[in-house]
Amino acid sequence: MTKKFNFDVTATDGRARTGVISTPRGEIRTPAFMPVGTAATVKAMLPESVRATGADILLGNTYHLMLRPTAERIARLGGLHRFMNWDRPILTDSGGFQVMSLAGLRKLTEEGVTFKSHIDGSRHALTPERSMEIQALLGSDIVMAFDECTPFPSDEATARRSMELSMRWARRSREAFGDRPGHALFGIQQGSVYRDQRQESADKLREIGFDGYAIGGLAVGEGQATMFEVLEYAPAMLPEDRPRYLMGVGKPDDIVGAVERGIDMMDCVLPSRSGRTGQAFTRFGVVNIRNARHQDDPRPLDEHCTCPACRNYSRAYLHHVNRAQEIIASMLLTWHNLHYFQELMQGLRDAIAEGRLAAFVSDFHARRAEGDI
Ligand SMILES: O=c1nc[nH]c2cc3[nH]c(NCCN4CCCCC4)nc3cc12
Repeated sequence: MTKKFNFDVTATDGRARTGVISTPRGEIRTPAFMPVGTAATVKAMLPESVRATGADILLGNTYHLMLRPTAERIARLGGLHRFMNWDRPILTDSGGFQVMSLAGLRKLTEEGVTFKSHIDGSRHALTPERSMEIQALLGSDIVMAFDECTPFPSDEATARRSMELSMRWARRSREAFGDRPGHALFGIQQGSVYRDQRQESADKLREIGFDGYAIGGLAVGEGQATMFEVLEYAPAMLPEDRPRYLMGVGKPDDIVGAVERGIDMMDCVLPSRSGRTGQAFTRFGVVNIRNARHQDDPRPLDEHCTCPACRNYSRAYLHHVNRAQEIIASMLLTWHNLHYFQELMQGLRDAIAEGRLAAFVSDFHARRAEGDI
């Protein structure tokens, strides 16, 4: 890798900013939304379709890929980009979050976590060192430090113990990552909903030194109001000349609120997962295509939308193929949702660049109905 990893802020509007992350595999326009490609695929999408929605970067998961097909096999086959036919940037999560939410029989020690695979019950271990090794084998461009996502709710003492463990693991991740030009290592802030702990975590990460900084421990059931309370102060604790990545977020209004509060990168399974269940996100709110009221409706999901689902198909058709559990239903609704999320990001980037974010946000909220439309 000759070219290096870089981040430039290009405009600001209040606490929000636009920027460009340069990597050897291409540029990432921020604020950016990352579609989730858990098992080396964004479910129901071809990589070229994901790119057509406007995505500059995908997310992959260490936990899933280490279990199947294993990181060693992907490395032997040329790495994750070649394996999944996506030649642009990939960010990989470090595995701790998925172990706690998916694996069985978990044992957490200072060393790391041991667990049973949710696929075949085999025993595995993840440590900061092993997580760095796996992410290097995958060849991801942005590597996440190995951390523990502090459960919510946690009392202050529990949250502190968890945060301090994650900071010791952050240092071990940094040391194990080594010097890899063109590749980035992001640290992850913890501290739950406790401002002093969030500050200590940010200070520790800054002391260790990372290429980017994630806000972890959120979107874990605390609710939007509490998440926004933390986002009132947490982003500014992190270096302003580095990308700030809010993990696991979120619904469109979560995304808008996070960008307003200084977040540059986000990822969520919501647009793809809900596409498979028949939930379509539009500028007017959520359409549940399974609802009988759509069965004779000749209109598209959203007449302003230029995605293949909205250009070529009626709600009646989408209702039919969803009810019939046809594969095309997942394809079309996933494509639409990812297109809508990327269109929202482009709207946010344009509004920030032109200094009219407040107007964009009030227009965003004014259009949206509360319930299903
Ligand atoms: O603290 C974290 N460290 C490492 N990875 C993470 C991933 C996360 N993902 C989430 N939330 C995901 C919420 N998502 C919403 C849609 C349905 C599935 C769950 N919080 C996270 C915190 C972390």
